Amino acid sequence: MAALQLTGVGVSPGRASGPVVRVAEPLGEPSAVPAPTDAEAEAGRIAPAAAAVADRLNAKAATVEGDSRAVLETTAAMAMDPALAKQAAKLVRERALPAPRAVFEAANVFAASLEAAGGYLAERAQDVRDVRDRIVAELLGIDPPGVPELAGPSVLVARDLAPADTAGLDPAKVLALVTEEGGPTSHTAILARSLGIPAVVAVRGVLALEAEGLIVDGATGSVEVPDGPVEVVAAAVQAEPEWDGVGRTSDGQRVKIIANVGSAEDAATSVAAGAEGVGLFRTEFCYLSATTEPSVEAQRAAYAKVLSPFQGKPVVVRTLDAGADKPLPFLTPEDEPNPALGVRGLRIGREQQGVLDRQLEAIAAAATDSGAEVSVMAPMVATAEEAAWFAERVRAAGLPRAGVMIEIPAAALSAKEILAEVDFVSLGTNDLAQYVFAADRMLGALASLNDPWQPALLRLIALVGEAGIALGKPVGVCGEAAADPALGCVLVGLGVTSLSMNAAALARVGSTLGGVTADACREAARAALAAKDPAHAREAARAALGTVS
Ligand SMILES: C=C(OP(=O)(O)O)C(=O)O
Ligand SMILES: [Mg+2]
Repeated sequence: MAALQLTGVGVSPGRASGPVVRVAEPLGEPSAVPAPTDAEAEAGRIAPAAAAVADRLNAKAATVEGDSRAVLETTAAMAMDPALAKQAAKLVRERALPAPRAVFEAANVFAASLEAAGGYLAERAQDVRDVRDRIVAELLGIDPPGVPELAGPSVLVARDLAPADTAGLDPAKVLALVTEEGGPTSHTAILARSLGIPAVVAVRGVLALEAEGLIVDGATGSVEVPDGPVEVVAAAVQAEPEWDGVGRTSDGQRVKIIANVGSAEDAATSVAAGAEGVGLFRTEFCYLSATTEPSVEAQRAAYAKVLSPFQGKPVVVRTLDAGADKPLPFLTPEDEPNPALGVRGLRIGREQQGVLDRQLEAIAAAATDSGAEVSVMAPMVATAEEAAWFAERVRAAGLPRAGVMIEIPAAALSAKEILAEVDFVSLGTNDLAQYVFAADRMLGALASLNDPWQPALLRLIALVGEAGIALGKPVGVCGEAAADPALGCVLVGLGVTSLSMNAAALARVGSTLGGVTADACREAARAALAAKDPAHAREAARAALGTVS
């Protein structure tokens, strides 16, 4: 029995329970006031705090092996760097700064000089900032920010997680993830699904809970505080429906069922799950923590690793989609008031054409190395002119097929003109919903507006489907909408020719589609378009499809 139950939005299925580990909030800048009354004593606090941080990191290093051990030991050595402590102590004495502020400023100077040096050294700048935050937290007597090293299987509770933090989670240790904020199409949710970690977002009140353990259901969105001690239970592996790996309706209309990937691990899992190819390779996921632009050679190697399992199969590589909740430190402008509406996606490529051209060069080389049938597409395209410009860059790089994402309402409304410029389009329903409803996809409070069953969103998708049929060109969906089996059938009824999703959803979507006719899909689409709200759209579509769950 549950002593207390909260409900959020389930974004990654699976039921698990275990002890809670809380992720500390970002620190922010420590204050430069008040000046210490005894500067010498204040300066003297710095070296012991750094030593305490290093001791803790070394103790953790002793409990793990391999890469994790090496990373922890290197970080501990950085914390012990006498130059940092010395410089910070100097700032306390000369500028009467409190010790946390002095460490913050001294570390920032070190990080900036590493960045200016470029190459390998620049990549260490982020590590210096990590050490900085740990020493500052030690001096302030609070937990260091970010995901703590987990001693055993745990349920992580956070306000929200950055995509880079989520990507680094170990599914063997993280039983489930619960966040107070976050929407169903946020990148944290997308990454949790791809890692197979049960997750519930937008759980109002979870941060205020004092619970030692939680029972989490990532399908229903329920988060329960158990009555007694919590049992450690990992989510059971879900039984997969039968699917022969070929996407088609029961009467033989072909629809490619393909995968969304962001790493070599995703690629391997997707092949094992029967993906016919890749509909979205999010290249920015390879560089969430990179502080400098990776070289063409480094990009070539990284992309080839993801492409190789798909030799002879179609793969759509998306050029860097930096911005909003996926800032890439080397690309994204820092001071935009409204990053989701800012210079992101292809807009950065237009401002920094060299970065785009070098990425295209690396993709072309990786295509040759891997033997995959590579197409390239651009994110965040608004106009036919942008689509034409991108297609021209792609062809100049010697790549045979260029497409663009339709994720801005203006692009959906110009689908015919855009399709005239490119070989295919792919609907990014996550961003399309966010921009149609003016509802931030990362905000749990607006999750219902970001529901992909919203009839207004479906009506825009219908325009794109019609344009694809009129011009005889492929229209894919690679947003999260494609991973919902019933909605996948509706999308096919709207004229969509491929559905791209996380590996775990492939068999369910493939087998559901294989159980319905193309006519039933069209009927379900008509019913959903005419509905007054998402609940009625879902209900009407399911009724038209018959037995689909
Ligand atoms: C697939 C999409 O791209 P991303 O989720 O990476 O923004 C989308 O917006 O639907
Ligand atoms: Mg998008």
